[in-house]
Amino acid sequence: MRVINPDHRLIAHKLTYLRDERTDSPTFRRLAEELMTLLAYEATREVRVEPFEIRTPVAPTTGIKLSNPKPLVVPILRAGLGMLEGMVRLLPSAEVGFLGMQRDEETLEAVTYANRLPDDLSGRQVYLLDPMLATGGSMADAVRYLAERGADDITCVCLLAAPEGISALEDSVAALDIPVTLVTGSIDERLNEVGYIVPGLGDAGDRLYGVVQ
Ligand SMILES: O=P(O)(O)OC[C@H]1O[C@H](OP(=O)(O)OP(=O)(O)O)[C@H](O)[C@@H]1O
Ligand SMILES: O=c1cc[nH]c(=O)[nH]1
Ligand SMILES: [Mg+2]
Repeated sequence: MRVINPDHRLIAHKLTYLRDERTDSPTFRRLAEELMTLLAYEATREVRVEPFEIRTPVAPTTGIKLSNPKPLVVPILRAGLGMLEGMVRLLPSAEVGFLGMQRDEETLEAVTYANRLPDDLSGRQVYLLDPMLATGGSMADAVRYLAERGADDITCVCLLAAPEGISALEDSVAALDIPVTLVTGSIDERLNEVGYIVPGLGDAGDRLYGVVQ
């Protein structure tokens, strides 16, 4: 698995405000979106393209355009929804599918409660969005599921990742025979005893959308 952690001061600056416990939900949502746009620039470096003949007012030339089928963007609900706008701003022709997953806070196992994806993903390039890679369980399940449905190139984008989650995802995708890339805004120090990223930012879903009991 390829891991990309862009070294960019604007990403570090925005992440600092995102982490700050004083940042309110509207500001958190705006920062998550802006960070996604910056990460999307890296994540889409190898988006599939094909040659495209055009004429400028001066001369004919060959450029490129996105290949068909267009990439599929899949935010993992809830928190991944906070990254969607930032991604589709750069990739407006992408299709969007949804996976709803919730981590059981006792066992730390992910449970999938919603699924709205195209039936056939064969040959599709997929961008999977979730701000937090903690134990890696949610992302690993999502990658495995998309690969089983035929996706043949998966890029996971998160805002923060724990080293433990990166290793777990790496072990899990090693069994798949497709390229998997992880783009993350930060590699944090560790997980704490209840599976939260340290220093992290708390519960991303709650900070975006408020606490659901
Ligand atoms: O790497 P893991 O240990 O699996 O943890 C990460 C998952 O936990 C969070 O979701 P959560 O279950 O809190 O759901 P939410 O987005 O609805 O808040 C986060 O958005 C990831 O999906
Ligand atoms: O730190 C964490 C870990 C899992 N999910 C979150 O939202 N935050
Ligand atoms: Mg949550």
